[in-house]
Amino acid sequence: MNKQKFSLKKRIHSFRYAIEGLVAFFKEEHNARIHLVASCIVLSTGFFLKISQMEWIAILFAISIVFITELINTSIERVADYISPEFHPKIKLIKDLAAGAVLVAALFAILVGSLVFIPHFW
Ligand SMILES: Nc1ncnc2c1ncn2[C@@H]1O[C@H](COP(=O)(O)OP(=O)(O)OP(=O)(O)O)[C@@H](O)[C@H]1O
Repeated sequence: MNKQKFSLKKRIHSFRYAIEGLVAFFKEEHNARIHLVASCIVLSTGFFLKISQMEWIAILFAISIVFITELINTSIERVADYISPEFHPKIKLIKDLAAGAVLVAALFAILVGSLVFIPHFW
């Protein structure tokens, strides 16, 4: 357990570091920009079709889960590259597992998007 006294200043710094992480993510990662563009298209479609509150919850959950897995995947890739810049079969498995998480999230998002939007076009 962390026995340090609560410090509001430290909490604000932690928040700032998290924002710096997000800025680096969108600046440096091509996948992040692809997710951002896809999210903007999905959000605009949601507004255009006037989807319900429950549909918004499903869409926002799907978008968030894709960004969260991509952020964790990027973080794992960076650690892996730092530890082992050369090819290593264990690093391959670690990176492939992390990429698998993003794939599951993306498939989930496609499923949610289809379930929400397709009925609006009927
Ligand atoms: N050091 C390594 N050792 C073994 N295999 C690796 C290594 N680096 C990458 N790989 C393999 O190449 C794949 C792609 O790795 P990379 O880090 O380029 O991911 P990416 O998703 O293409 O990243 P980016 O975010 O740069 O597009 C990994 O999933 C893994 O199979």
